Amino acid sequence: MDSLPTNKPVRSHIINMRHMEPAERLAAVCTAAHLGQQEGAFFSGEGVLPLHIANGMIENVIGKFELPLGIATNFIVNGKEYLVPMVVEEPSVVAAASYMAKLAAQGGGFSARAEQPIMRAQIQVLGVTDPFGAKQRLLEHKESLIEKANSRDKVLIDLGGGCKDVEVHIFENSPVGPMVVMHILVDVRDAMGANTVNTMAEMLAPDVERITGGKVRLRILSNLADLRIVRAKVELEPSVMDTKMYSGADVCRGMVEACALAIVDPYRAATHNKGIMNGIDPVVVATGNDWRAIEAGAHAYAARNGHYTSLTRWEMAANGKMVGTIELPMALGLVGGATKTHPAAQAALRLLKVSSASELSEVVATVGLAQNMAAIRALATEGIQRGHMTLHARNIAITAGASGPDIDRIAKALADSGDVSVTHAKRLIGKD
Ligand SMILES: CC(C)(COP(=O)([O-])OP(=O)([O-])OC[C@H]1O[C@@H](n2cnc3c(N)ncnc32)[C@H](O)[C@@H]1OP(=O)([O-])[O-])[C@@H](O)C(=O)NCCC(=O)NCCSC(=O)C[C@@](C)(O)CC(=O)[O-]
Ligand SMILES: NC(=O)C1=CN([C@@H]2O[C@H](COP(=O)(O)OP(=O)(O)OC[C@H]3O[C@@H](n4cnc5c(N)ncnc54)[C@H](OP(=O)(O)O)[C@@H]3O)[C@@H](O)[C@H]2O)C=CC1
Repeated sequence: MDSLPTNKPVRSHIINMRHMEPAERLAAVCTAAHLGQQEGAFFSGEGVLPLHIANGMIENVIGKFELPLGIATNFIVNGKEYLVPMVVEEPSVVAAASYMAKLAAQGGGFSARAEQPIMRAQIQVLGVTDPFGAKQRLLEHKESLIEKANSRDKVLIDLGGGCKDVEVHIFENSPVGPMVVMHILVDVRDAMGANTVNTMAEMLAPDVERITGGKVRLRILSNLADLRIVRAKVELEPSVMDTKMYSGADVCRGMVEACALAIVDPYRAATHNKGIMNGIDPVVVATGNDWRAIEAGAHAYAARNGHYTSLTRWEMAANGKMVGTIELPMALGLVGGATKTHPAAQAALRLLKVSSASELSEVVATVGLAQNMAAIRALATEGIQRGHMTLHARNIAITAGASGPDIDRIAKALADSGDVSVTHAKRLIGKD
């Protein structure tokens, strides 16, 4: 791989990007991000993931499954510009993120901050006759437990990470009787951290049994990474949201009202949060991270107070600006898992030019916020179908049998007619 300076600023706005051919776009992205030819080849070349590497990643491999990789433009987070790689099968997601980032850039972009990368692992202890006594004994042994947890992963300790604390939770009335659950809180630095904390939890189990007098059963991380929270924010003058049909003030009011429904109603919150994950998952996938872990953490966090609710808030501030915020756990790595083994994931990280897992989390949360902004802006005004179906029309044209230049021609005719359906597309192609 080319050795690349990560400190050269990226230009996140690429003029006319949407009208380019994929090869032209790739060249423009590489120029804007100062990536070499070899790096670019990891995004588009044949055999980007060689079969022998794929075969080393999971079991019973017979091939590879490809998805489109698009680049969201215009992102500014904490004053730094980013071109954001997104791997996703759904149309309008990349366009929507790019559009909202473009609007946000008028006010200086987004701000974001990740907390320390602390993960939890749980050690479940059963058969303890005195759970409260056991809790106290475990806490009395806190220092030696932490020391033992940190005795193995020298690399992590040298990086400033490692086990930092111990918590003990008691469930007096579980279906199988009283239960003591010890948590270890581990700073995993630039790893997602699952394997790291699982190893520590398994190592501590015999000590926990000796101290509590109980039987250890599960030893595994929690995906509710509630100490590894990331927050992102955007503040906008309402006039930024002006459209041909609606005043910015009206759009903002509609967005605040749309968010209010997601706050109070789990039926709406599920869809609202799905829209947020439309932005988050594609970046998580592109960087080789574990999107199931991110999904599990996000939804568990959304339900943490016993009521499933929105991961974002949209409000009007006293100064007249609209303020959008997002808060959720974000267990991402720059090392570990597939981040280092998948060549395209490595290239994606180099395109992003993030220097820590925390910085990656800040960008990913921001894309989630931007995606939510796009969805509720559309929903609160003209509705989702015009923008979404116009872009989905190319999929429909392909499904109906169009190929080559016919795809765009049929897609445009579908979008212009307002009837974006396979039946209509087949009629236009002359197949019906
Ligand atoms: C789709 C848009 C952006 C069109 O919006 P528009 O007003 O037609 O866009 P435009 O033609 O004026 O372009 C504005 C900017 O959008 C971007 N853009 C626009 N088109 C493209 C394109 N072809 N390729 C690349 N970028 C594109 C691009 O940045 C462009 O700036 P420019 O390049 O001109 O300087 C808008 O209608 C939108 O944001 N809609 C929302 C779409 C959305 O949320 N999609 C997610 C899928 S739906 C879903 O699954 C979730 C949901 C909705 O259920 C969640 C929920 O309920 O909360
Ligand atoms: N419930 C879940 O979410 C579960 C997820 N997983 C999977 O676990 C994987 C992620 O585990 P993870 O622990 O991140 O991966 P790894 O074990 O692959 O990597 C972590 C290790 O990398 C080394 N390392 C090198 N540089 C750094 C650095 N800068 N910061 C931190 N560590 C560094 C550390 O030690 P050293 O060099 O000594 O190895 C560390 O222990 C994913 O594939 C995920 O899918 C697994 C089980 C459950």
